[in-house]
Amino acid sequence: MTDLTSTSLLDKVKFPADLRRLPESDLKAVAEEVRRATIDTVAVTGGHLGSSLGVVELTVALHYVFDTPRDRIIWDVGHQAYPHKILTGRRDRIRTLRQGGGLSGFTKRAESEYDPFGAAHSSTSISAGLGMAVARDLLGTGNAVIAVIGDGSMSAGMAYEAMNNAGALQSRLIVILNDNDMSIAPPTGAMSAYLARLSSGQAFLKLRDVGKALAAHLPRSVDRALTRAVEHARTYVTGGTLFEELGFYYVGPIDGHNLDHLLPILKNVRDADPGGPVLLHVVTQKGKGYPPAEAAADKYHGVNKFDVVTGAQIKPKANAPSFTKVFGQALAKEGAKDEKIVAITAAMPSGTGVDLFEHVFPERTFDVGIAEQHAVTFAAGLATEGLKPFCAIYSSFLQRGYDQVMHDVSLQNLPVRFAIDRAGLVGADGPTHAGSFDVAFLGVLPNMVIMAAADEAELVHMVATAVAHDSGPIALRYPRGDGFGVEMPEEGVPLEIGKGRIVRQATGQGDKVAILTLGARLHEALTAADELAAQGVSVTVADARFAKPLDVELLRQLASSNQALITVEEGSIGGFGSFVMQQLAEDGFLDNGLKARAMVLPDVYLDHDSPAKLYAKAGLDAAGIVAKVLDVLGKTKAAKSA
Ligand SMILES: Cc1ncc(C[n+]2csc(CCOP(=O)(O)OP(=O)(O)O)c2C)c(N)n1
Ligand SMILES: CC(=O)[C@@H](O)[C@H](O)COP(=O)(O)O
Ligand SMILES: [Mg+2]
Repeated sequence: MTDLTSTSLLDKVKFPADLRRLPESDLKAVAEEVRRATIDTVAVTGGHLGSSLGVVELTVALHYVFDTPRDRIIWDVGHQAYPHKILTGRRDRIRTLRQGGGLSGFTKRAESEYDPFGAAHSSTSISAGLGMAVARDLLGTGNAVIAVIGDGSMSAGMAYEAMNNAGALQSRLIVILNDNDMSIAPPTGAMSAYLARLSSGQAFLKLRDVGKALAAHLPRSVDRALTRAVEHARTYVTGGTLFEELGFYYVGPIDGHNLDHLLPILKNVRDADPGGPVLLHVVTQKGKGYPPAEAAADKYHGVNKFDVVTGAQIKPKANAPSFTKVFGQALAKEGAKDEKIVAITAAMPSGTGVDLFEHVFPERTFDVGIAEQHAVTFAAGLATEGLKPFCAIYSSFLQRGYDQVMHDVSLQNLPVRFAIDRAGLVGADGPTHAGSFDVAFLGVLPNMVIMAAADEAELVHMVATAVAHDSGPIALRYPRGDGFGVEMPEEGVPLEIGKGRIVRQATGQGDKVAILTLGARLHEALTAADELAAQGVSVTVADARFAKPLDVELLRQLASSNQALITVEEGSIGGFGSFVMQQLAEDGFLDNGLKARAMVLPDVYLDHDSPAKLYAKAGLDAAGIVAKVLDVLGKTKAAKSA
């Protein structure tokens, strides 16, 4: 473990300007210290280690060659930006990474002027970079713009939309393709095969070749056809034909860990003006410089705290299986009974549990890469032919394919099953990854059925329900993390669509209140009911199970037999609670004195912290529910004075 108080080269570097004052001969040592600091940090914070280790040299070289923050560096996804943060004034806070009140685990504009663009959802960097490059040209500011994008992130359509536009505009934009031949899992798709050919077929370009190729590039004034002929000839040497065809000047592949190559080539790229965008293809190793990461199948993409010496991760004790694991196992079980079931993931096989299905049914499993839009419509195509596609996409990443859900699935009423993991607040990944909006954005779509699992047993039944529901689209949502340790069913039993359940019927005297939960807030509501009973409030707790269609009969039963009806959900405004309030209004209950409240996430982006702290902050834990009920009943003052 590095003693951060030791005098070192890194102690002389608070900002990139300090780095640029060092001789180039010091940079390899600086890189090693940055690598060490990154390892020591993530060992105590957990987080994205592998990708950060893979860009240590690239980060040092970029901040050395370019005049940051005037020159803009945009990190795609931003999960690899820990070295960047260490070198840009945040080394003193780096061990607050992903902790409540601490540094974000991704780049974030509000956090630093060295973060020109926020990230965390992949493949946005080229679009944002092009916007900054065009603004630079219109404003005449003259700075460089560099977008660093990984090979995995290159599988998303947005990257091509951006390159297509950049090639047409011929803006001076530098795209650095960080090719470590890894996504979260080994990459899939034709692009990764193409990149593998580029970087394996060629000896890394030496400075000479690059210098010659850049210098040989004919000036813009020369006839375009001739230039293209030269470029084509050149790319047979270097091979970047795809990128050249998109209007980029391709340079590479080069060794992304070799500062002797990186520095002169980045200077060349900085100073040359090939008359349009440049794509510099660097080859790196995810997990570089830390043997446990290098040896791991996932290259320590996302890790818990770990022992630096052994690399052994310190996993928090789980008293129940994760929702993800329960989903994957349930789907595999259903898949054994029904060969029409197929599974689709967008580069998140282990994160979604689809890998558990894949172990049994590899030929019925499809990892489409980071391509959620394609994943949804691909699933729609599968459904048109009678298959039963389970499209497993995290709630926040499903946002990327929303029009496809509406236009290709809901409108055509196709039986696509959406397995929505990371629904609700996720914790350390923060607001970019919070699954806050899926009930709201799916609930407004006709034909859509939406379920939310209260616990892991419910999830098993909801998977069976989704298999059985073949008349249109259906979504099942469940939170990140472990279940509640409830008794598990042998088999999943399909639920009646649109029917909720009363979990605890009030029996006591005193004020009568109904709490209707959607999803995993049920357990907090039961705890709150216990506490309220002690304060003379008799609470009926019901689990809606479905956000759409609503169980109107249950709603009417609860509304007519209680003074107040309160909904609780792990979602934003405009979701389940809104649907319920609209129904209660339509039924006249609100006109007739029913007290009704919808407890939802606040209409703000909550910064990262533990899920428990975030839900407490949102008032959606047992204490918050108790406070809300007492407030609605006008008992708050009494409770305080008691
Ligand atoms: C739209 C979207 N889908 C999925 C993810 C999850 N995700 C985060 S990083 C990553 C892999 C990125 O691979 P690559 O760009 O090659 O970066 P590397 O981790 O190899 O450095 C994925 C799939 C995401 N952040 N955004
Ligand atoms: C960087 C990224 O987007 C993913 O690695 C994400 O952090 C995974 O989230 P989980 O840890 O919830 O699987
Ligand atoms: Mg990669």
